[in-house]
Amino acid sequence: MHYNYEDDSLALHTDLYQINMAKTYWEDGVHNRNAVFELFFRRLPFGNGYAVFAGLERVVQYLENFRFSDSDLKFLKELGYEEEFLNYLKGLSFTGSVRSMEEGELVFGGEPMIRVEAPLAEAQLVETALLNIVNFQTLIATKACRIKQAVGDQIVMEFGSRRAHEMDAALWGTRAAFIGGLEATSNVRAAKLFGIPAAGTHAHALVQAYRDEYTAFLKYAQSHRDCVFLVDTYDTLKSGVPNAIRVAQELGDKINFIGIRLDSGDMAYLSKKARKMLDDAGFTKTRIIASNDLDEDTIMNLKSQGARIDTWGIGTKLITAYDQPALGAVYKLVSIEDGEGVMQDTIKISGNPEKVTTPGLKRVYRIINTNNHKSEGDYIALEDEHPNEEERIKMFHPVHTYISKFVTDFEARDLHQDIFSNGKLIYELPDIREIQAKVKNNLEELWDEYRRKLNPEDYPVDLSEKCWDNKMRNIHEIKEKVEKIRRG
Ligand SMILES: Nc1ncnc2c1ncn2[C@@H]1O[C@H](COP(=O)(O)OP(=O)(O)OP(=O)(O)O)[C@@H](O)[C@H]1O
Ligand SMILES: O=P(O)(O)OC[C@H]1O[C@H](OP(=O)(O)OP(=O)(O)O)[C@H](O)[C@@H]1O
Ligand SMILES: O=C(O)c1cccnc1
Repeated sequence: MHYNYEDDSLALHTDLYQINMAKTYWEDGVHNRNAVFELFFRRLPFGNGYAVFAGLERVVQYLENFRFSDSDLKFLKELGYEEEFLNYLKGLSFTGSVRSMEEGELVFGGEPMIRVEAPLAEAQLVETALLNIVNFQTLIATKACRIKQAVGDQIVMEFGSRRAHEMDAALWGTRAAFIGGLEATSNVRAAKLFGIPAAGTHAHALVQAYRDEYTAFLKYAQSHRDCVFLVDTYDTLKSGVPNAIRVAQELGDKINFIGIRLDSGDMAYLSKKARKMLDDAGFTKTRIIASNDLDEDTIMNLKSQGARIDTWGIGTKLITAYDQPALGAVYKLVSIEDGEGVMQDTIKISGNPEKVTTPGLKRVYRIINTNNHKSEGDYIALEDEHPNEEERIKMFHPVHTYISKFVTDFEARDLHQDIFSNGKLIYELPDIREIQAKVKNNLEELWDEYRRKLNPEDYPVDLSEKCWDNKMRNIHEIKEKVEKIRRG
């Protein structure tokens, strides 16, 4: 491998501007001021009604190991950074506090998924990596969840590694896909590292290698107990299915004839015909597996045509998030310590009201109706508010404020957990199966209108009155400042 330097740390997995800002903070002596950043997206992906948060495990791994290695510092020196600044970087590790949603939490636009409170330079330097991790994994977990919702109780396998955007994406994308609801993966490394069930059939190459379909199936059956035969290399109904049946009949109990895989053609028609052929031969328990550019739309369509497909293999369209390749999450400064040691809220103004940030330290609560255990919406409140102690809360739309309602009989569930406290990891990372189960349970709390795949209703994500007033105060302060400058 020809690397210019040893690839021994992820600290430079950041944009150059983060290092340049850190240098400014350090030279000005403000690098250790306490700063709070929030990571959130504005719009849900795929036109879905919710997203599935994923990426925390890798964020934890990254922050725990955050250090500039000797080779990082050597390279930065080559880029022209001075010795004293490099000495400062040499001593850095992540000493901040992190609150985050747990993986598998359902998340909506405008809600902080992760909150980083750390010395300004540290919080700044980790932005790019955090966004890189969460943007991708949340996107894939959400896509997987959409696919799983379309499939229902049947099994879905992840087949995408060959089409993923390089190896990291295949590995962590597989993990995210499992969180979103898939049952197994063809990626053996992901299975090994994350404890995901490994599954697979065989490729067309096997049939081509033996140049004869019957021989290929027979050889496979002689070397494996569990057999799924790929039947479309030459002609699915005239050759593939008859050869699979012939081998299964010949080997009898010596193999476990699980079924066949269809990978081309009209899969509604072929699956119905193949089902009849298998049933007529007495193989009524065999399964029909389908793959070939499938996604939630083709799956629903095939189901509506009465396709006799039992198991689904999904590759390209899941692992590449084919119909929406980026989530667009951002990382924004919401509060910073001033020269007197007092925290001051910060805001980013925009002509587009949806893009104006919400200042201050906040918490996100899911407001669960205690009568029906369904969610009334999410409630973003300032850090010092305690919605659970209130009789009723007023929820109103953060942009269209005239849309409002009062909620009583509720339980406000804080969606964040403490992950790091002053650099120390205080959160126990859950097992991946627990995370997957969490998604299922969380979905139970949503009314169907937010869960449907096509044109779901907008889920309410509302600000508390205090949070809203604080935002308005910040906007007016900035407007006054801008007006003063304009007047000279
Ligand atoms: N009955 C069906 N209804 C809707 N979509 C289907 C149906 N059967 C298959 N499809 C989908 O249609 C697309 C067909 O792909 P494509 O046009 O590449 O043909 P193909 O069957 O893969 O042909 P080949 O691999 O032989 O070139 C795939 O995305 C597949 O999932
Ligand atoms: O269609 P996807 O959703 O991306 O699922 C993965 C695809 O990868 C394989 O095809 P490929 O042509 O790479 O190899 P093969 O010879 O095994 O069919 C497999 O047969 C699927 O069609
Ligand atoms: O096991 C399979 O059938 C498989 C694995 C990867 C890609 N396509 C199919």
